[in-house]
Amino acid sequence: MVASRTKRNTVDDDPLTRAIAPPPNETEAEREARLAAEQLAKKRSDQIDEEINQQRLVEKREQASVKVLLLGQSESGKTTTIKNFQLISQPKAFRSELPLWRAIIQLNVTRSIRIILDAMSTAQTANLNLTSTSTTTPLPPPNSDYSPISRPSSSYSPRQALPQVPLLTPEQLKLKMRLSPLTQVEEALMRRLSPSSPAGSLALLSTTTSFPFPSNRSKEITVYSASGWKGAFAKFVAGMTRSSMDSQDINFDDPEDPGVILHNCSEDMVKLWNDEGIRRLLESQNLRLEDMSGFFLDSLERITALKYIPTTEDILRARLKTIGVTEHRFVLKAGNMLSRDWRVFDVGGARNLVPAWAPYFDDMNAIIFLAPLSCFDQSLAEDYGVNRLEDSILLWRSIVKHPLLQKTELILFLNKCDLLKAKLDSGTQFSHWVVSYGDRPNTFESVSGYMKKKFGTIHKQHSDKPRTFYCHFTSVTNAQTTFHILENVRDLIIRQSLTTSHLV
Ligand SMILES: Nc1nc2c(ncn2[C@@H]2O[C@H](COP(=O)(O)OP(=O)(O)OP(=O)(O)O)[C@@H](O)[C@H]2O)c(=O)[nH]1
Ligand SMILES: [Mg+2]
Repeated sequence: MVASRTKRNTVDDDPLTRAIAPPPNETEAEREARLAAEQLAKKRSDQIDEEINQQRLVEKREQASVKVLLLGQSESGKTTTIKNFQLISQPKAFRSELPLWRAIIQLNVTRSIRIILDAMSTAQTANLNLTSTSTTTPLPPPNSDYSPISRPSSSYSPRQALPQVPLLTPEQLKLKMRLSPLTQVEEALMRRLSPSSPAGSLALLSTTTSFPFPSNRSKEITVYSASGWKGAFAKFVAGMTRSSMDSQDINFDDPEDPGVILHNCSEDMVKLWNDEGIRRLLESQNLRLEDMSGFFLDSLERITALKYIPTTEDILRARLKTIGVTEHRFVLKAGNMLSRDWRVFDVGGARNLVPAWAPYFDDMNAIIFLAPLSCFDQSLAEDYGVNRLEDSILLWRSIVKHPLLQKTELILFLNKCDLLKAKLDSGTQFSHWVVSYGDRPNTFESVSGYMKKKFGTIHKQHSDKPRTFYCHFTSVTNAQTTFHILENVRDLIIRQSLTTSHLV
């Protein structure tokens, strides 16, 4: 009895051992083939184990990574903030995109010129209706109310005081004709920047801000996915061989380079932009190019130089609209702590997008909300009846009171302070647009303090529980000042993430 039980437990009787045992009477060739197959299977199995381990590591890193979401209306400065993050953590990668930004800046220039040429055409059309005696004619009325916040639109409307449309001089008409090839340059640049794959493509979008007339001239290029189009453009510039670039990849001698035509048109562009009559014409159509994103007309000679290479500031000032959500990864180190992976999400801003952003709210360590202060006298591109500052305030309120964000750190960037200061210094009255401002001084210190209080009050009133109000006055096109602010933000977010994970 005992003996038979012992026999059943021997290795030879084990069914698994029997199943994997070599067949009886195996030839030498069969043995070799079997061993080779077993080796291959083991290699494959080890590979799978390695992949699973890697996947676990990635998941662990993802969980340990710091997640930040940038929010704010269109043109508030979200993508520019991302560029600053890149400058801090990957300065080489930032510089490697020079050829790309050179093309975007050239596109920004051609867009500004096209807006002027279109304004001249509008004036020509308007003046065709002239009576034989008059020399000027009023513009057709705007098709939407440009309502200032807190003020009934009837009480103050800058359009009521619009000057008449001046007649174009023969010299201006000649300039217009000579600059017309720039429209083709713009199209060539668009083609150059648009990779063929639809998923990562740039597209024309009929939106803009800073002026109230929806028209052709407001077309703006848009990027759907940063990685896709950047890679495709890099391959184009670098002769389809590499996916990264640097300034040496700019072929200054390429006759097809739009830079050559821009250089040849430079003198005429400078003349056009400096022409007082043209400035009056733009004013008569309520066009303030200087307030528009991607404005480079004050640096035309430098930017149209044949060997032009963008500076850091140029890149920060370049405008490329975002659509959808783009994730950027950085490695940042705070003090003497270990480096952490950061996942920073940049979203395309537009009206009523909070529900579309909400799926990203869960799990964020912090939200950086950008509110541009300088836009107090502008209306939204997507709705000309809505004041941009008012929209920012409402957006801030809906973020502060959002149920999914009650435990998330909210960091407010009151942005475009440089433009706000310039606007107030040039005499634009804040109280004309924000009635509640009353007769306080029209100075940067007073206006910015007032707005900080307004945003702070909303933060206090609409948070479920008391939480700290983090607020910075920023000009994110200034890399130096933004560097220090982002360092501060980085330390705050790291501290907060350690606290919530109970590590401190
Ligand atoms: N002068 C100045 N310009 C700024 C500032 N912040 C952003 N800009 C410019 O404003 C324009 C719009 O900035 P973006 O960063 O593209 O804005 P965004 O929030 O990403 O806009 P969307 O992609 O449309 O959602 C760019 O041309 C920037 O250079 C600032 O503080 N000062
Ligand atoms: Mg953007």
